[in-house]
Amino acid sequence: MSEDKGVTDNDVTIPAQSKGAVVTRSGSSGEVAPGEVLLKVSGLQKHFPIRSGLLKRQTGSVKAVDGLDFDVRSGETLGVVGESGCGKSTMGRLITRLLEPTGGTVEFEGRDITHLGVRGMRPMRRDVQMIFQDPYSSLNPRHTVGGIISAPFKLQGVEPEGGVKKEVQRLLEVVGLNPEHYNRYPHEFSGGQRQRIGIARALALKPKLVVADEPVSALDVSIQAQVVNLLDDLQQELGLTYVIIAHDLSVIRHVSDRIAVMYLGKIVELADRRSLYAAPMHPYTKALMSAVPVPDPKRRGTKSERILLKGDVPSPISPPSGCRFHTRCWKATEICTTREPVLVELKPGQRVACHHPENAPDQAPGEAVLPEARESIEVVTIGAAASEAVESEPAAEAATEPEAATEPEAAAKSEPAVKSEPAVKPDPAAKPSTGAKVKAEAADGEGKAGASEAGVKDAPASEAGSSEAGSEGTAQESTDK
Ligand SMILES: Nc1ncnc2c1ncn2[C@@H]1O[C@H](COP(=O)(O)OP(=O)(O)OP(=O)(O)O)[C@@H](O)[C@H]1O
Repeated sequence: MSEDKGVTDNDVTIPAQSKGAVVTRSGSSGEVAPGEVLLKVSGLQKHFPIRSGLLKRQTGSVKAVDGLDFDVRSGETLGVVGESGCGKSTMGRLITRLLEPTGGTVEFEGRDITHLGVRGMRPMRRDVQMIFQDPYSSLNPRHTVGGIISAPFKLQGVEPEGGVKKEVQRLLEVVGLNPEHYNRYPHEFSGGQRQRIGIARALALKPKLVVADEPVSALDVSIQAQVVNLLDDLQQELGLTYVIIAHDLSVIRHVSDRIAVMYLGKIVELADRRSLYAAPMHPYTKALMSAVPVPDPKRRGTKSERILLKGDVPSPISPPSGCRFHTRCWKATEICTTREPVLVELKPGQRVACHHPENAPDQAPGEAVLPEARESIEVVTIGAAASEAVESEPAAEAATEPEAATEPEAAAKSEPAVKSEPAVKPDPAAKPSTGAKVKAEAADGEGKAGASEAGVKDAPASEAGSSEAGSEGTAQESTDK
């Protein structure tokens, strides 16, 4: 994760790994040094078939993921952001091989895992784990916490030194839960604590890559920071590599080293965090960014502009021709409607797929903006008063990114720039102030909050999803989502 996330005394304490708890691996093909490519994705596609009629003939397909190219380097956090339905979760499930890709390749540690079968994937499951969005449905309510966290050991036939129970209790401690709660059931825990259980399960086999799909979006805002901090601490402690999927730009900003912005199944911009926030190049990224709270307290009193994209995201069943964003882009010209822009590096470390990027030379100069493009957005100026609603943005964030956002950025309260983007939340980057709370929750471990029986759904498949069985169980296609 990014370098601004220093650990304070108040943060959750992570005990040193016990010497006896080493899980021997035999799965992967080779060790990857920090900074080297751990995961390589090329031309990745997932088209869900649409079937209709008596014979269930395929009549079309949902192009959920439609040609992704990116790398994930060992030790980094790649944040993936985009509106609802742009294919983030599908991408996460493809790279963890919970879904079978329609096209393209996925390489892990230099080994092509795109079409590995169940047996072939078994060793890889130790190295690649997933944390799911909903801590209420991703834990089997009939299993104790001990049973849930020890499942990966059983599925993989791994016997940690000192025994499974001891290792599970150590993991509970690592994620800030009371090891004595081994025999409790998920409903006895709060949402944040359940997500910690999910994290402990994902970490059981000491994975190299953890894909977290909206790990905090189902949690109360006050708990989000604690879980983000925990993920951060665990990364430093265990040298993990993360792909974190979120629609909340505040979360993405805090956790990511690099960020991929997705729109309708494609990556439209891929850049390191600083470059992206300082000078977004894709108009879509710019629109998303304009909804981010101003991190610099000095600039909060100033007026800022928010770009409101009109209209809905087009259907992934028949995405627009050319650039998929052209139907909502205020810069669209003729070429955007016919020719798909390629993701190219226009600045070191910043790749963008756009004919008319922001903060960079025009890639198709001399074209006239389409008349309808002018109508595609509304720019709202937000005054000084509104910006006060972002007081919860931590000063720490501002201190680390003084140069962030050259474009006017907007503040809270008014309508979000993109319909699916939630109203501004307090930034979970508030590490120093939340550390104490993390400790409190960890020490408490009682889990009284929130979790009623009714809220717990039976979802054994998704529970096992981070383990081997679940991955196989969830790797089914359906068109009824
Ligand atoms: N099993 C499925 N069968 C058919 N269509 C699917 C299936 N899973 C996802 N889709 C479709 O693929 C598209 C991308 O979905 P996905 O869940 O990956 O998006 P997302 O960006 O993660 O959105 P969200 O943030 O709402 O989860 C959506 O249009 C969705 O309806």
